[in-house]
Amino acid sequence: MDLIAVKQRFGIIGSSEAMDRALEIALRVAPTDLSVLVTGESGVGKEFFPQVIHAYSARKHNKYIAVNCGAIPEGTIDSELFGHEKGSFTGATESRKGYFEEADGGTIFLDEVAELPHSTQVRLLRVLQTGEFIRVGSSKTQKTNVRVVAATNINLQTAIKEGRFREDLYYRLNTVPIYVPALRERKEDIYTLFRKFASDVAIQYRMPPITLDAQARTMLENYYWRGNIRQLKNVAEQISAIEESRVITAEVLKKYLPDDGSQTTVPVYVGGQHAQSGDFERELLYKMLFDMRTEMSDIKGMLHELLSGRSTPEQAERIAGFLQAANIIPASQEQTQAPNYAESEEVTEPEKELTKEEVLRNAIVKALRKHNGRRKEAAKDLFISERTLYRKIKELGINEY
Ligand SMILES: Nc1ncnc2c1ncn2[C@@H]1O[C@H](COP(=O)(O)OP(=O)(O)OP(=O)(O)O)[C@@H](O)[C@H]1O
Repeated sequence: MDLIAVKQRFGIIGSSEAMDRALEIALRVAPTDLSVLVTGESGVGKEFFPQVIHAYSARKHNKYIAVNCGAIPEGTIDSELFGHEKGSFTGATESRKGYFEEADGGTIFLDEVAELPHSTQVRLLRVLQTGEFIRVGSSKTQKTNVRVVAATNINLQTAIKEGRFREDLYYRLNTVPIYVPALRERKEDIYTLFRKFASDVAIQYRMPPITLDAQARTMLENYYWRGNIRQLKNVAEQISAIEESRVITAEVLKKYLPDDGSQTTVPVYVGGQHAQSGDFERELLYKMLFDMRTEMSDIKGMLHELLSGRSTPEQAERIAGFLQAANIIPASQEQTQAPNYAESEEVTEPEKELTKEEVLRNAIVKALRKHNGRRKEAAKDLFISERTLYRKIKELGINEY
């Protein structure tokens, strides 16, 4: 099998031996029906593996369903996976097929498999052993033919010892183990990945890509990368958005690399105070800064238009209306004529004292609205995993958007 072609097809960057070995195992077991357990730290790219396995198997024309076990509430997970009968619980107004029924003949990817509740682990073990399952609220046993690829970033042995994960299920899932190496175990890929992410941002926002000087590159390659490729991608995007200079020195890069990988050293201005925020908060704030920067350049252009007095009265009115709606300039009391901002010096900034929680809530609600509540897309926009988004929605009690 041509590894280069596989990488191209799935957008997998890098040519380290450790990653190539993991991909080779995936390709070798793809044509079989064996269960595969993909392990590795968070953000290493585990999600590519079930896709590759499905695409190179005889099941490729049938369904591939990816389920994030950590993102589904405990109360509904059995019904999501195995379906339910009408009237089996409050709100079950129709009977519904579960993923194991839908994916008959295909592949199911169970991401964050360690998050499955105990009762679901029992059902999963049964379907893996016999192909049998029962819809919630039914007494009829059904058959399905599904290949399971599972992934986890936690140590399942520890979970077994602590009684959180069934040992028999572990052995059943772990028929073929694939370990995806951490980024620090494939240093040679770090700079290639960084350049790719920087170039993606440059294309998306039509700006020249950032480059690193020699010292910065060495620093990048020797960093610990606790959040792996997800963190590297965020760093490349943050620097691209925030830094004016396109050549990044080690001194500048250092500001974006938390000392131990869990704390930021970059002060972020929120609601009138400098805040040392955690990973998630930092990512969101950077994202907002990024959006603001692009919006600001549009706004600057509009203000320039308005202040230059070159626009027709209709154009000026339209631009002023937009800027007022966005709280960029104050709304005039009664306006029958286009205001002459060319004579006015005053352009006020909106003064808002937002708590960090409000900033996060606003960003999450905005992303959910934009995608009509689709969490997967919203999470992508926020540069966070669906699971983290799910947790934050719960924590902040976001019920409406
Ligand atoms: N080799 C790679 N080339 C290009 N992009 C990559 C590579 N590996 C990972 N990525 C990107 O990094 C991000 C994180 O990858 P992914 O979601 O697969 O991580 P994960 O191991 O499943 O993490 P988690 O355990 O937190 O779910 C994704 O945006 C993915 O596309």
